[in-house]
Amino acid sequence: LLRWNEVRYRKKGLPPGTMGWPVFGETTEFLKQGPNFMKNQRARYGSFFKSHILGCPTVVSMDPEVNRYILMNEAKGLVPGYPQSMLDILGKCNIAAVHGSTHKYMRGALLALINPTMIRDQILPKIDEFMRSHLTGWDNQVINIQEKTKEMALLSSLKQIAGIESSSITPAFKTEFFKLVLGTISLPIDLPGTNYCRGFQVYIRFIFSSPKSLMEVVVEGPATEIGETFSMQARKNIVSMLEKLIAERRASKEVHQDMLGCLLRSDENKNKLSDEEIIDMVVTILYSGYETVSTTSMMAVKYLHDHPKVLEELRKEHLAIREKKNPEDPIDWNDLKSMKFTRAVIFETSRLATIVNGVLRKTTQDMELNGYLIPKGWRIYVYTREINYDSFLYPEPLTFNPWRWLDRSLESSTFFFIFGGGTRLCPGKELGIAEISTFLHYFVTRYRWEEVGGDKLMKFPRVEAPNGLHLRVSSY
Ligand code: HEM
Repeated sequence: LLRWNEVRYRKKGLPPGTMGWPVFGETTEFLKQGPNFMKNQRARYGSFFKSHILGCPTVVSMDPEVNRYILMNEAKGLVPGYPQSMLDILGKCNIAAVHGSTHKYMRGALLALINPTMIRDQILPKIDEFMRSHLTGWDNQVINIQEKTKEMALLSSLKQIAGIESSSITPAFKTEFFKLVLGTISLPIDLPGTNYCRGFQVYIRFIFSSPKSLMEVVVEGPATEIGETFSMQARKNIVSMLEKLIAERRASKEVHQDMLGCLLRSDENKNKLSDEEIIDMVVTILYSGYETVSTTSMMAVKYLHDHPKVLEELRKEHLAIREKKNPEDPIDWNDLKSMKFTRAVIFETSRLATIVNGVLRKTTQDMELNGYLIPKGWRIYVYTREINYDSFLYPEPLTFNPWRWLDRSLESSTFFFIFGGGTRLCPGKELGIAEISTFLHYFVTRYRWEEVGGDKLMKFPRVEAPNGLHLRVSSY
């Protein structure tokens, strides 16, 4: 059996590497050993090797130069390679599902909503109002900061998009959204042959968030039903809630100063989208900023707790901003721009915790890459994690040292991949930083905290506290 995959994928010119078992390939080893799997394979085969992980023949690239080339050259046939199951849940007009000119106009429409002027004039006041109220009443409480930051990321986005952080549809939306996210991080694998067996198909889901068993056979039954129950139903419910919201907006004469308002006003919007595109855009914004912003915020709190000197410096920056204001005055654009150390804390947190391990691409045609021949349809894992621990770029890479980022050239380094790169460079970078900075502002100026202790943190494949991260909070 072990030879089967090797023979199936034998082709001249492929990079070195092993393909593992039929169907599963080397997924179990990859998920179990985590970053060590990649490092071991690199030690054996170099920074560019083949494997079979997460259901696809894959080339893993850990070479910074090649990674940069891949990200810069989508037009040569290196398009996003996220699993179909994920694209189905996020919608066919989702930004990761579209290429070429469609990607260009969808990205243009998104940038029109979240560019610096929009952040300054429309979004930041909403973020401030949201954080102020979300971070109220935490003193003398034990809170689960993981839950709080997840809720924060979703509700803050909902407020920016449609001003509905606490309306009647919020609880239902929240439930369905969490289901939708769960669907995107599990991967249904179609076992060959099984669908001939009385129309039944076995689906195996890799539950990335399950700390005990990484791989569970979740359901056995007709494929359509499985797809429906797990996460497509959540998508359908979210789509119908958004359709209702759009219909209500159209029926009323009210002018809404939020993202949905901008998307619906065709006259002033040169990037006019169809209703389907608007809905997928909303899902894109909610989904892309959800785990990234919440996990970075949680890990920043964790590192600040463990590094009192950093916390002291951060607090100094925020207290200086507060001193010049009345208690009710919001954070404005100039305040945000002055938060140099906060920005450094956010970058250092993303680097050391590696919130994003890498990005996925796939080849749309046979192509030569790094001297090898990569067949059409293969996935390319642009694995950027190890760059975060490169001691040449980041001396003493395992130390949490935000000061290193005060030299702005580090942020503009050619190998800064925390927010991706090339044509798909994260358009929400500054928005995400604004959200996390405002959260940190209210958190460190209002509260001190200690960990209740005993909570585990998982670093791979996703950064997560399987049982939550509990803090005892008191007022500052
Ligand atoms: C700390 C926060 C964030 C991190 C670390 C982050 C990271 C990333 C990375 C690595 C990519 C590249 C994906 C790829 O090349 O396949 C990306 C793309 C993207 N991000 Fe972010 N992101 C963050 C916040 C946000 C926020 C708040 C939004 C909200 C709008 C957002 C929206 C997007 C979108 C739409 C894309 C796809 C862009 C495209 O395909 O053209 N991100 N992000």
